[in-house]
Amino acid sequence: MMKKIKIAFGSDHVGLELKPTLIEYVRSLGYETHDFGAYSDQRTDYPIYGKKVGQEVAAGNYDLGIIICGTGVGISLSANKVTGIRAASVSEPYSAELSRRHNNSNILALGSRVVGSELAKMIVKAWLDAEFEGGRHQRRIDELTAEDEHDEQKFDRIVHDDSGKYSD
Ligand SMILES: O=C[C@H](O)[C@H](O)[C@H](O)COP(=O)(O)O
Repeated sequence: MMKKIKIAFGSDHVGLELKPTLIEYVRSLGYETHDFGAYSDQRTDYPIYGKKVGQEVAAGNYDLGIIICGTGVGISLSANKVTGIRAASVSEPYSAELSRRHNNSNILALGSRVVGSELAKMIVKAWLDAEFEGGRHQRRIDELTAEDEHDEQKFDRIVHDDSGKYSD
């Protein structure tokens, strides 16, 4: 039997409006989920949940993450501070799909004050169905990783390595 892909969910109080619908939807598609909060609509701070989901995904405890706040911006900023995280804050399916095919995003961030539940489901489906294409895009991911590691030499090495550059 194929191992189920595990998705970590997180939101602040605003994102909570959209989160249960998306969890149910993602489960109906056959994914395993866990909700890292918030669990009540009491006002709270999005970095708590962006950081937590980022850490869980970066540690490999979850394959992917979906995080939600009012705009998707604040919670994505927080997740992106975790080493190894590439969180994409998007509000339509095209960017969601490309964020995986080209940027290998491992977290999707949505704004519950920006998108309705049906559009959010389309965005999530487009994101989950897409696969990283590698090739020339891997080089950019390696540059991002070097930035993430504050490794200037590694960054410059990749930038100046012309062997097979854009040959795909
Ligand atoms: O990027 C930030 C998010 O959109 C938050 O959900 C938002 O700032 C929360 O606002 P408030 O505390 O006014 O509900």
